[in-house]
Parts: sequence; structure tokens; C-alpha cells
Amino acid sequence: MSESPVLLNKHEVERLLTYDDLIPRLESVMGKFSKRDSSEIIQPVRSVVPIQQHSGFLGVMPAYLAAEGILCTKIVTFYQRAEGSSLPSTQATVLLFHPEHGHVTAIMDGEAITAKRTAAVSAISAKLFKPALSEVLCILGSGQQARSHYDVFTKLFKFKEVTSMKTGNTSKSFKMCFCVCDPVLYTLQVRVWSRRKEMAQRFVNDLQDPVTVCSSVKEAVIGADVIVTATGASQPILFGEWVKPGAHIAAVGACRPDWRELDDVLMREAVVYVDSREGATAESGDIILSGAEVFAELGEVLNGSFPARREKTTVFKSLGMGIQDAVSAKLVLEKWNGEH
Ligand SMILES: NC(=O)C1=CN([C@@H]2O[C@H](COP(=O)(O)OP(=O)(O)OC[C@H]3O[C@@H](n4cnc5c(N)ncnc54)[C@H](O)[C@@H]3O)[C@@H](O)[C@H]2O)C=CC1
Ligand SMILES: O=C([O-])C1=[NH+]CCC1
Repeated sequence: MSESPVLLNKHEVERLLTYDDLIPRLESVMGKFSKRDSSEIIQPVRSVVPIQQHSGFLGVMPAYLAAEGILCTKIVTFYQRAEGSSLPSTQATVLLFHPEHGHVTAIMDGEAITAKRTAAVSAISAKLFKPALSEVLCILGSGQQARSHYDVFTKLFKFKEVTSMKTGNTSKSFKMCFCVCDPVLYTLQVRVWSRRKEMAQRFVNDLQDPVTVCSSVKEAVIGADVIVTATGASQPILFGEWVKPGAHIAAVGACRPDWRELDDVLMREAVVYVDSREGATAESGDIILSGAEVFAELGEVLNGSFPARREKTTVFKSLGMGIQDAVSAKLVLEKWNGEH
């Protein structure tokens, strides 16, 4: 008889899954995935069941990683929620199986995994594609993904923007720090926009570090070097005409073939990277409806088959992959096993 599966709740998964451990595993698995060796990795495009009556979707995301001995599936629901709803719009459970015997070895919360692995993958894209001198980060949206992206981007990268010496404003939104190599005061600069300004303000109130709340997308993105779009929008909110040439956009929302976050101008002018070509051509409205050409998968850059065109405006269109959940869940289980 197989042992009962390990059950891990959101709190435990959040505690055990750290970006430092996760990022190298994601880089490795995405690089391998992009070699399309089916004796190594099998990951079909997600199956999605629309729940039209309730503006929701159920997705099933299986993956098998032979060399790592990981057999996994995530079951995820995502809903278009009214602003301020107390229910999370993305909820998930991840199941790990014994690849040889087929029984379930672990059942764990997938909300924390989804939040952290998505943000970690966007951070990998930023590491590869953001301009060498990136001073301003802009986050569109103030939900779960916005928060995990804020956490990992500010952990990995430093953003700053020159500010006038005279505006020595030391409020929460503008914490000053002194740069010893240049006698100018700098402001650590992160900007957030959300549909309702009070939601963006609530987001900022939970943070230790200074973040500027913006009243419009245009105000938030003008001059930004890195832009994260993490919204439930189904129509474009980010327009190419506002985007600084050379900026990097990590586009996380709009995961349906008829949903958009980015307009045609941006999609056609940027060099477009995706997590999976099959996923992008089946599920991304930004790609399908704009007719934009996909330049490469993130994994193809990670495994050296395609270049990172950092000098251009770049879009990384993320949809989420079962292999990302699989390596995250395995990491969580390994850590848990190490403690018990
Ligand atoms: N690429 C990936 O791997 C993943 C993508 N997602 C997608 O990322 C997006 C954000 O997910 P969560 O942070 O979990 O959701 P959330 O509900 O926590 O946050 C959504 C944010 O989008 C805003 N928003 C909703 N409708 C909007 C509209 N029409 N225009 C502008 N803003 C709007 C909300 O105000 C909120 O700030 C969703 O589209 C979700 O499906 C979620 C998980 C993984
Ligand atoms: O990868 C994922 O879990 C999701 N992508 C879009 C909604 C959920």
C-alpha cells in the first residue's frame, strides 16, 4: 500500500518556496523544454473549460519530467472578479505523483506556487531583456501577481530615478537615498497603477519601500524601463506609443485567445518572446489578434539557441506552464521532506 500523500497548505508552500531556489530550477527546465525532446519532457497545452455562467475557467496543466522523476498536474481556476471582491481570482491545487507507481505523493496549495513561479519567470525575462540601465519599474495591476512581481523584481533588481535636489520629499512615496558615485539624490522608483486608485494605494500601504501610485496607465508607464502587466483586462490597456524604446514588458495577464493587455502597435514593434510557442498561439489574444510574430521562447534564449535582443523593445508574453508548477512543487516537497 502506498503512503498517504503529504498535504501542504498555502502558508507552508509560501514558506518553503523561495525565489533563490526556484529561479535556477525554472531556468533549467525552461531551457530543456525548448529543446522539445519528448523523452525528457512532456507538457501538453493546458486544457481549459469555460464556466461561462460565472465568468470563469478551469484549467488542467499536466507535465512529466522524466530525468527529474516528476509527474505532476496543476488544476487551476481563474475568474473575472468584480473590483474589490474578497475572493482570489486565481486558485489552484497541485498534485505530485509517483512516476513509477502512479499514486499521489503530495497535494499542495497552488495559489502560492502560481504567484511565485509566474513572477520568477517574469524576473528571468527581465534579467535577460531589460535595458542595461533600468531605473524605473512600473506594475499595472494590484492583485496577487502584482504583489509577487513586486517582491521578486525589487529583490533582484535595483530601480532608481533621478529626482530634483529641491524636492527632498521623504514621505513614504519618495524615500531618498544618496548615491556616492554621483552627487545627485536618487529616488528608488517603482510605480503602480490599478483601475481603482484606492486599490493601488492599498497595495502600496502593505509595502515597506517607496512606491508611487499613478492615476493613469500613461502616467505610470511613460519613461519606465520595465513594465509588468498583471491585470484581468480583456481589452488593451498598454499602448505602444507610451512605451519608451528599449523597454521590457513582462505581460502576465490576458490568458485567453480573445483577451488583450497590449495594443497592436506594441505587439508588432516589439521583439516578442513567449514561454511556449504552442501555448501562445493557442491562448494569447495579444499574439493571435495582433498577428505579431513570435521571435523565440524564453527557454530558447536560456539554452543558447536564440539571442536576447536587449537593445530592442521586448515583450515577454507569459501564459504559465505545467513544467513551472512541476519543478516548484518538487522543490516544496523536497524542502518539506528535509524537515521531516
Ligand atoms: N501568465 C501566468 O502564468 C499567469 C497569469 N495570470 C493572469 O494574471 C492576471 C492577474 O492575476 P491575479 O493577480 O491572480 O488576479 P487579481 O484578481 O489578484 O488581480 C487582478 C488585477 O487586475 C485588475 N483588473 C481586473 N480587470 C481589469 C481591467 N479590465 N482593466 C484593468 N485592470 C483590471 C484588478 O484591479 C487587479 O488589480 C490575470 O489575468 C490572470 O489570469 C494568473 C496566473 C498565472
Ligand atoms: O499558469 C497558470 O496557472 C495560469 N495562467 C493563466 C491563469 C492561470
